[in-house]
Amino acid sequence: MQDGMKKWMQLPRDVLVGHDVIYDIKDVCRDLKMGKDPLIVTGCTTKKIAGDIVFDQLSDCGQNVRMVVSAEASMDEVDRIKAEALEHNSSYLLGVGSGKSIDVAKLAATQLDVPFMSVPTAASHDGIVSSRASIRCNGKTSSIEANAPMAVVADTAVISKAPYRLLAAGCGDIISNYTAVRDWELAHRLTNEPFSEYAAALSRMTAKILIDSADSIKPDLESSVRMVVKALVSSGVAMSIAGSSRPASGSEHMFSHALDMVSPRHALHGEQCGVGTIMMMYLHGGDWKKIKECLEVIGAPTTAEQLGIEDRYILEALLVAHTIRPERYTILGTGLTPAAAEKVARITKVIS
Ligand SMILES: NC(=O)C1=CN([C@@H]2O[C@H](COP(=O)(O)OP(=O)(O)OC[C@H]3O[C@@H](n4cnc5c(N)ncnc54)[C@H](OP(=O)(O)O)[C@@H]3O)[C@@H](O)[C@H]2O)C=CC1
Ligand SMILES: O=C(CO)COP(=O)(O)O
Ligand SMILES: [Zn+2]
Repeated sequence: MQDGMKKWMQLPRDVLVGHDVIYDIKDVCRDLKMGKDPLIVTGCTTKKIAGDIVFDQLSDCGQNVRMVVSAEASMDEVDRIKAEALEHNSSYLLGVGSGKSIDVAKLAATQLDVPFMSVPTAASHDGIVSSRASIRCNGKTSSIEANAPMAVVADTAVISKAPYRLLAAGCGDIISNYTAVRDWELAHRLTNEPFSEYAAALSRMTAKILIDSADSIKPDLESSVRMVVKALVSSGVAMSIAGSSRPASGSEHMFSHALDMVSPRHALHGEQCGVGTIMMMYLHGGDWKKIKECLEVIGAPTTAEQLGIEDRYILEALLVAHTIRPERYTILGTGLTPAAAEKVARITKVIS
């Protein structure tokens, strides 16, 4: 089915955003009749930060809880999680942690056709709500359709203690909606790709709200976390409405995925997408300087050096970005020439 042609949309039933909401998880599971004997998927670091809390919460109400630590968002991990869930006869799964843990649990739950709950420990990307899972398979990251979480429990007390870098990355992922929507509009005009005004407006508004309040995004401020989490939720909802990641993933994401392929070193997803947005907004003839300035105010990377990635990989990624999703038309068209890639990276000061 073409992007933007989904017959129905899946949205979470409950979205809790607030201080200490992690301690309401057992009530949410009961109210939503999630079943029993859950499997928690968490990360090495996030297990201690939140996985253990969720484990105790659900064990205390008589559930036979199992927890596994997942280190990567790969199809092998998804298969491992599914095997664990089947062996344990888990009636629902929880992803507790960052994007990798949430995506692996989300896709495993979808394939097992059991409910899934998203419990993010960082506001670093909009996958906390979306009906997409970005999973590596045969060396390539693909965006796979999944069931949206039945519930999202975003504890702002936990998330505000996460490294600020993760919050700044989440802002980059939201700001990237600007070029994603421009690419979608372009594809609609040039190829008649189905387009949802509603999903596009929600996605664009989410980015605008964040850009207009960039100077209030500060470290250790729970109000900053609340703002970014709500923006990530809206962005994820826009993807669910569209039935694809189109409203939140365009040429800037293709650049980021290409970077993941060509560069031996990676920055965070949202950081790479933010830098990609600067360059793609230049190609769109938009106000790329405003994007760059906003990311600088927030404290997100705006150059290859700040990403910790060599200039040559930025150029390499620009040259192959259009091949990441050939079916998704963007401003990259049939690809940049080497001279055009060099020009956009230098003019926007992404490379020096
Ligand atoms: N499905 C979707 O719609 C989307 C999916 N994604 C995917 O999400 C992933 C990126 O997620 P992202 O979160 O940026 O990066 P990672 O999943 O790589 O997590 C970054 C690191 O942050 C750590 N961390 C998370 N929370 C805390 C905390 N509170 N305190 C200390 N450390 C913490 C994690 O620990 P630990 O090692 O314990 O996990 C991990 O080591 C990518 O795989 C991307 O493809 C991105 C956007 C949308
Ligand atoms: O990162 C995403 C939206 O922010 C998901 O997009 P992809 O479909 O490119 O994985
Ligand atoms: Zn993203």
